[in-house]
Amino acid sequence: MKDLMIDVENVTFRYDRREQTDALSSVSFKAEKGKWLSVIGNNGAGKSTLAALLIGLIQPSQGTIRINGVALDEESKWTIRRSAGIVFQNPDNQFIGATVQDDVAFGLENLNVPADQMRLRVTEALETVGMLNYRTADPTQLSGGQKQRVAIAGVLALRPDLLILDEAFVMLDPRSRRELLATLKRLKTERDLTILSITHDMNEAAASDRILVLKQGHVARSDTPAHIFSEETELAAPFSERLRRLLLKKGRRAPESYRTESEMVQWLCD
Ligand SMILES: Nc1ncnc2c1ncn2[C@@H]1O[C@H](COP(=O)(O)OP(=O)(O)OP(=O)(O)O)[C@@H](O)[C@H]1O
Repeated sequence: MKDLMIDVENVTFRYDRREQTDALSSVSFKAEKGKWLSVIGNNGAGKSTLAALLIGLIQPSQGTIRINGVALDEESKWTIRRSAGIVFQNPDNQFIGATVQDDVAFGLENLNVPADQMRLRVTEALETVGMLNYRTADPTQLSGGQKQRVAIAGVLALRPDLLILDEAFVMLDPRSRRELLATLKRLKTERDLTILSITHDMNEAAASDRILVLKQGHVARSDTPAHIFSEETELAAPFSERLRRLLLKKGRRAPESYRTESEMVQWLCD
């Protein structure tokens, strides 16, 4: 088995002791280095709670979390955060700099990265998310999708080993979303970057390496997209699976099992 980037064992978390139910209950899963893991589940399933736990913003009531082999605790979280970045759904809460480039540079200043290295990394990160032309703009004046891209650049500039995205693409238009997903996939391979992406977008989940399905604070399933989408009929299926089911329903020829979008195109062309 490849090295693990995330190893979560029996994690339970409750926001308030007075509450009756746990936000997460006995959650266990692993993510290998250099893989893309999507976390899906209905509203309130515990996805954002899981993201907050993984970065040490909150501490589990029970269980252990290991990031890159290091047990996460009050002390180690600061070291872990040097190599693990998180982007939240609402980028407004994440801006600190007066210009886009200042904002992206902020995390690097905290890490004492030399000035010339810093300029290089800021340029590279802004280019990656397609926002280099806005480097001197005021971040508060950007559109929602542009703000999300700058927030992603801020984390990419830190060159993390682990990137956690909590609905970080929701404000992007479909084309920007596709482009950014493709770019991150490339970085995943080039830098052995591990990505954990919380998403409601089934097409995005379908393109990841593995999917974790959370249901009311429990892990309902952890498997490949192929297994999950061909077996879990309750889930909103990605486009390629909906098309496959529709063809079967109409009595047309269709693949016997789930195909990704590109595999479906290939199948239709053959
Ligand atoms: N700050 C908080 N204080 C108390 N309870 C909370 C808090 N944040 C979340 N919860 C509760 O914890 C549970 C899990 O919430 P969480 O936000 O992790 O779900 P989610 O899967 O991210 O949902 P969504 O898809 O709506 O973002 C829910 O029952 C929610 O009401």
